[in-house]
Amino acid sequence: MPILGQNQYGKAENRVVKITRDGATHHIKDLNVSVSLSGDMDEVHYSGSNANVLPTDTTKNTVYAFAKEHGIESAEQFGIHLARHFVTSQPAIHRARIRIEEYAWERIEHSGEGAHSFVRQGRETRLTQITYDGSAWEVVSGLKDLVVMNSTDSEFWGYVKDKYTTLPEAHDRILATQVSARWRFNWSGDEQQMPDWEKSYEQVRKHMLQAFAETYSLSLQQTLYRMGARIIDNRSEIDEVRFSLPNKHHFLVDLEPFGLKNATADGAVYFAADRPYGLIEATVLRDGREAKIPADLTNL
Ligand SMILES: O=c1[nH]c(=O)c2[nH]c(=O)[nH]c2[nH]1
Repeated sequence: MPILGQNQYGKAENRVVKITRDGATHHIKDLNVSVSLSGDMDEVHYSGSNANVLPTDTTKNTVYAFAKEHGIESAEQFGIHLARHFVTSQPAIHRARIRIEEYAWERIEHSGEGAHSFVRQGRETRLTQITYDGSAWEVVSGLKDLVVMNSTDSEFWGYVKDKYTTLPEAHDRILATQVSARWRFNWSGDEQQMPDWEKSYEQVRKHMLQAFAETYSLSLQQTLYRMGARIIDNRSEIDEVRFSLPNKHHFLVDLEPFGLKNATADGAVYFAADRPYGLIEATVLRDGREAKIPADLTNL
């Protein structure tokens, strides 16, 4: 009979976001936690007996419950706590390996109320496309992978409900997106009128982030429009902005079965889903100008 070799199991990539509320100042811990356990697991492989198997689903629940019950001080402290729990509470488990990736966030500086707006560290990718046919110039610049989050001041309710609608109305939710944007300059090709491209980029980025942070959002669509409008209103060199904004859903984890209240108002633990995602796309245009940026940004 062939012999079973090294084996391990668990739930990989539990995306856990913990918001801590200190009045109007919020703090984020954003982790990707993978649990891998090993021990007396011969039987499940040889005969199919699950008598020693703590379900991977339970390891996932433990990650979320620990985030709420004990908080996340650091990835190391959180990982140590989890590893100790699995090995000391389950006689059949002799080894636990907890791997954690942590995504770093910094605050968006703005002049509005509250401190609940964040931009993910690691700079976005800046883009540009120049087209010249011997007479006309077109300069379209942009960015992708600028990840932002508001941990409050976002609602979504009052929408159409048909027989397939199950979404609960939200009066305080996380709003997070990975911004992809393109903006078209109205530069005619006159060397004397050339925009300061570096300054323009920094200012567009700043207006975009500040509009995101300062908008009390009733939908991602509304936030998108405000971000675009802020650019059009403040940057005369730009006539058109197009956005493609994935709605990076954060679902409140149900911790009731473990006797834990997980309510937004007290700072909560969320499951950060990667797919599917809502995808909100629109152009914001200077009045009287023509829209030229294609609808599908991947074609640019
Ligand atoms: O901001 C949102 N816009 C939507 O169109 C939408 N649809 C949905 O299910 N959630 C959301 N959120």
